[in-house]
Amino acid sequence: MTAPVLLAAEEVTKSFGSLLAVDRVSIEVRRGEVFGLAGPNGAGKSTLFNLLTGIPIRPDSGKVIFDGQEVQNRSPRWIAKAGLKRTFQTEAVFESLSVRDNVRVGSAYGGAGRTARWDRARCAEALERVELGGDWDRPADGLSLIDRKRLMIACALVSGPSLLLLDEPAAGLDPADQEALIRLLAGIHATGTTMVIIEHVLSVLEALAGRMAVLDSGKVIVTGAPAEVLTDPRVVEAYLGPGGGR
Ligand SMILES: Nc1ncnc2c1ncn2[C@@H]1O[C@H](COP(=O)(O)OP(=O)(O)OP(=O)(O)O)[C@@H](O)[C@H]1O
Repeated sequence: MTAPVLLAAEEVTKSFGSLLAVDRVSIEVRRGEVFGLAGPNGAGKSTLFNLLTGIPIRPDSGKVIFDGQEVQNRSPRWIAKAGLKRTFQTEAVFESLSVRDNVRVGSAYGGAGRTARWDRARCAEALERVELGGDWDRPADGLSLIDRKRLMIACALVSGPSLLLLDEPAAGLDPADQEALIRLLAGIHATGTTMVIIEHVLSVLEALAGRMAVLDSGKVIVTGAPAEVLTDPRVVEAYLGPGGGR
C-alpha cells in the first residue's frame, strides 16, 4: 500500500524580477520516505525549500500542502510548529552559544520545551540521536564541520518534526564524513522521520532516497528512483550539457 502524502507542492512558481527561479513545480513526499532533490547550481532547489518552509518568500502561485493543510501563506514559525523543520546550506549555528544552548534555541523555535526539565531531556535526546558526544557545554565555534552539521540536525530534530528538510547536508565533507552522515541520516529515518534532502553529492541520495526529483532551470525534469533518474539522458544533459559532455 502506498503511504499517504505528507508534503505536496502543487504547481509552485516563484520569479525574482525576470528570472523564473521555480517554474510550476509539483512534487509529492510520502510519509516515511526519503525524497531527494538534485540539479545543477541555480536550478531552484534552495528557492523551492524556502517556498516550502515560508523562509523568507511566498510563491507567486501554486500551493504547498503539509499534513493536509495549505501552508504557502503561513509564517516559518507556524510551519515549524506544525512539524516541518529544516537545515540550511551553511552551518547556521550560534557560535558563542554552547552546543546544548543551540539545541535549546531550536527547541523553542519548534514549539517544544514547556518546562526546563523536559527541555533538558529533549535536548539530550536530540544530541544523542545525532551522536554528538563530548562536552555539550563547550561553545559551538570549536566544532568540526561534521559536528556542526550534527548540531544543526539536532536543532531541527529536537521538537520531534514529522518532516525534516536538509539542504546540502554533505557539502564540504570528505568521503569518510559523508559515510558517517549517511549512517546518521539512515538511523534518523529508521525511527520514523520523513526527509527531503537537497544534495549535490549524489552518492548520498543513492544511499538514502527511495525517490528523487531533478530540477533544471526551475522545472522538475525527471522524478523516480535514484538508479533510474541519475542515468536518465535528460539528467546527464542538465549536468553536463548536450551530448553528456562528450
Ligand atoms: N532572493 C533572490 N533574489 C534574486 N534571485 C534569487 C534569489 N534567490 C535565488 N535567486 C536566483 O534563483 C535561481 C535559483 O537559485 P537557488 O539558490 O534556488 O538554486 P539552487 O538549485 O539551490 O542552486 P545551488 O545548488 O547552487 O545552491 C538562481 O539563479 C539564483 O541566483
